[in-house]
Amino acid sequence: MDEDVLTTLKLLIIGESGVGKSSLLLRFTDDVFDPELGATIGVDFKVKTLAVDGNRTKLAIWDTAGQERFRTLTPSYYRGAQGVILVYDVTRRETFTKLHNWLSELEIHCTRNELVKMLVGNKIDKDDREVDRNEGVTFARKHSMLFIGEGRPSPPMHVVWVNESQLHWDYFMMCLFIIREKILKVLSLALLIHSVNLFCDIFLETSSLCSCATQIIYFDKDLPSFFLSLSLSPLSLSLSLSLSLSLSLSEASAKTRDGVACAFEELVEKILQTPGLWESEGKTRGMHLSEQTRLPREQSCYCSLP
Ligand SMILES: Nc1nc2c(ncn2[C@@H]2O[C@H](COP(=O)(O)OP(=O)(O)OP(=O)(O)O)[C@@H](O)[C@H]2O)c(=O)[nH]1
Repeated sequence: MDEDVLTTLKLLIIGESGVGKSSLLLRFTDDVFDPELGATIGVDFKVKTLAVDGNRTKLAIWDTAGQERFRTLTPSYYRGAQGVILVYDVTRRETFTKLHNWLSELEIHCTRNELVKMLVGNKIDKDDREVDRNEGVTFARKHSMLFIGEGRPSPPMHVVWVNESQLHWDYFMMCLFIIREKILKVLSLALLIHSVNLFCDIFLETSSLCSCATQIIYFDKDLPSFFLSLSLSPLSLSLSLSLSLSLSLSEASAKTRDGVACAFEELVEKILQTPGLWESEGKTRGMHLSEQTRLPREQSCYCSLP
């Protein structure tokens, strides 16, 4: 791996034939658009290095064929992917209605259940739109799935986020429940293995962790998401919690460039924010992200969920 590259990520682009998967990839990697681009045979592959929040990330992007006859070639390419771009053509409704099939394909073939998904409605430069933006938003919302990842924390801070539409106390309570479970586990281990002094230390650390977790939860109406920050103690309790919306929407045009780079960048940013989804030798997992380092909403291509 290059010295200054944080990690290498595997991304997939899937969707019906002709929606513009290869064109989006070509636009993103080479800033080129070919109106006569031929259909992909099997799978195509490109590498690009991208800097996100100052972290250089190498992307291995697999462009799969949308045509039915090449589908049998593709399942093995799903293996190990951390992110997927699910493309439909806003001027062809059937490419939108068939998104369900692509989600099923993902479920069948993907080896990771924490996969980060980005929905892209392509060809917004064309006048004959058949799928409006709200339908895309609704689909993304409906298929947003929460996940809970568990792994080693990257001290001192994890930031996890939940989409506004999923802001329910249930999730909050679930977070607290998991934190409590983890604390009890640590305490019982401490009781069994270590001295009373260490037990006291751990008890103090865990109680400060709890109060910290509840104190810094906030919800900003101006942001599409809210952040739940957990300050992890220097003792590095084995606690890692992440809740994330795993399907977002972006509309784009490979022809005019609109929204293309943004879709890839947001996807990579979300993968890097997800602890346990990527690894780097000699570096901590997950990425520190404060509110200040997040893109302001105007620069973000996320759909604004009303
Ligand atoms: N107007 C317009 N045309 C586009 C856009 N993106 C792709 N196209 C055209 O749509 C056609 C299909 O694009 P591809 O990129 O080959 O589509 P694909 O999804 O890779 O197709 P398969 O390889 O068969 O799966 C090509 O003629 C492209 O030039 C876009 O944003 N706007």
